[in-house]
This record gives sequence, structure tokens and C-alpha cells, in this order.
Amino acid sequence: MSTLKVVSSKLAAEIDKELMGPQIGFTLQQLMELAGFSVAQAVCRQFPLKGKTEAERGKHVFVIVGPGNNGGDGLVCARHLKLFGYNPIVYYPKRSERTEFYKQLVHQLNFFKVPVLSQDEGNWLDYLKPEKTLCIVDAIFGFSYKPPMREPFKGIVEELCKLQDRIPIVSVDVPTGWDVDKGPISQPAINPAVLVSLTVPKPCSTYIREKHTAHYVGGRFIPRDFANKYGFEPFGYESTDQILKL
Ligand SMILES: NC(=O)C1=CN([C@@H]2O[C@H](COP(=O)(O)OP(=O)(O)OC[C@H]3O[C@@H](n4cnc5c(N)ncnc54)[C@H](O)[C@@H]3O)[C@@H](O)[C@H]2O)[C@@H](O)CC1
Ligand SMILES: [K+]
Repeated sequence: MSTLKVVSSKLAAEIDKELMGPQIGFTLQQLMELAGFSVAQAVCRQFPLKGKTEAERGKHVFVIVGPGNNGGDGLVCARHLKLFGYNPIVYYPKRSERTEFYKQLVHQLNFFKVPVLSQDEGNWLDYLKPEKTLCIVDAIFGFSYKPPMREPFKGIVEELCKLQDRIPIVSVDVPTGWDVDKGPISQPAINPAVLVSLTVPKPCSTYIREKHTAHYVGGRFIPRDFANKYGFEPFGYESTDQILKL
């Protein structure tokens, strides 16, 4: 286990609650925008387009979006990736009716001409071919996931596990299906090529294989005293970067 400072799923939820509580007053939309923006930046850092052939540049970034806020990060990430010159496609099998906000994020993707596939789009796996796909962004579940996984996500994750040796997976905050605190306790498990921890890494991040998984932290939105209150130091982001490679 590494010495990386981590916070439990319970504390992560408390941090979120306080940031969006009456004293501090961030809105979910604000934090999600910064979270999704940092994931897009991590994709750019890890898979730069500069110097790549036209065929490479045209590959899809396949963003799989879950029903909660982790999925919201994925919707935002896809929009920024398009602005950064990538070719994102979103797969959104179970759309959240919880807030109007998620619908607005989908409208924004339509505005940017980013395709958004639904569950009845039986051909989602057709987009996942090493020759056509740069990477997969796993924005299915984050720190509120409680096993066992229900359909349709169980089947989706099983397919991702079969593909992950050929197409790199970028997991947002928590590799989907991992226990937030105990790591990959059920099989098959996603083994991400990139993990982007948001605000502060969760305990499961200590179970990544360091040689295999590039680990970034993103979600640069808290001051030092707030971080210290929750027992960690702020991360040493450089300049205007929204991510830091750990
Ligand atoms: N402060 C932060 O770090 C921020 C975190 N955000 C993101 O928010 C995430 C947490 O969001 P949420 O609390 O909405 O939770 P998640 O997005 O982790 O998951 C909740 C959703 O998953 C479903 N679900 C849970 N267990 C399931 C199972 N076994 N099978 C099927 N469905 C299941 C729930 O019904 C719910 O719809 C973080 O991981 C992060 O990605 C950002 O959006 C905002 C800022
Ligand atoms: K995830």
C-alpha cells in the first residue's frame, strides 16, 4: 500500500455535502463542471493528439455515463473533449430524471454535435474497436456505488473487462465496480490505464497497480484550510493546471 493520503467514501460524501452546504454554497453544477473539465484534461495529457496521424486523431473517446454525479462528470468531460479537438461519443444507458440539469448537459452535447447513445442502441460495442477507439472514459459509478451491481451496468462492465487489454480505460474518481474503500473485491474487475481521483483520492486508489495505472488528481476547488480540516494537504497543481499526476 502506498503512503498516499486518501479519504474514505463516508468522508468524501461529507466533503461534498459541506462544499455544497449553506456555508460554502457551491452548486453541484459548478463542481461537476470543474470535475469533468479535469477529467478531459487528464485524457489530453495521457493521450495527446499532437503529432498523431489523421486516423489516430479521428478515433473515438467512448464515454460511458452512469445515473449519478459520476455520470454527470462524464457528460461534462465529453463536451470539453470535443472543444479540445477529440472525437467523443457518449453512451448513456440509464438517463437520470432526477434533475433538469442532466437533461441540460445532454442538450449541450447535442449543441456540440457529440453523439449520445441510449440503452436501446444495441450496437454500442461496435464503437469499441482498438482501431477506432482511443480510450474509454468510465464515468459509470463513483464514491456512492454499493455492490452488487445491477443491470444494465453489470453486463456493460463485463464487456469492458474483456476489452481493457486492447483499449485503455480512464476511470473517473473510482474504477466502476470497485469497493470505494476496499478496492477490486469482485471479479471481473476493471483495471484502468488511468485513474482520475477527484478532490482527493479514495482508499481504493491504493490498490491500483502503479506500473499499469497512471494516477491523476483533479477537481481543483478547495483551499488549504479546508483540506487540512479533512486531514490532507492540498495537491501541488502547477500553474493553471486542473490535474496533477501523482
Ligand atoms: N467533490 C467532488 O469530488 C465531486 C464529485 N463529483 C462526482 O460525484 C460522484 C459521486 O456521485 P453520486 O453520489 O451521485 O454517486 P455515484 O455517481 O457514484 O452513483 C450513484 C448512482 O449509482 C446508482 N447505484 C449505486 N449502486 C448501484 C448498483 N450496485 N447497481 C446499480 N446502480 C447503482 C445509484 O442508484 C445512483 O443513481 C463522485 O465519485 C464524483 O465523480 C462531482 O460531480 C462533483 C464534485
Ligand atoms: K467511475
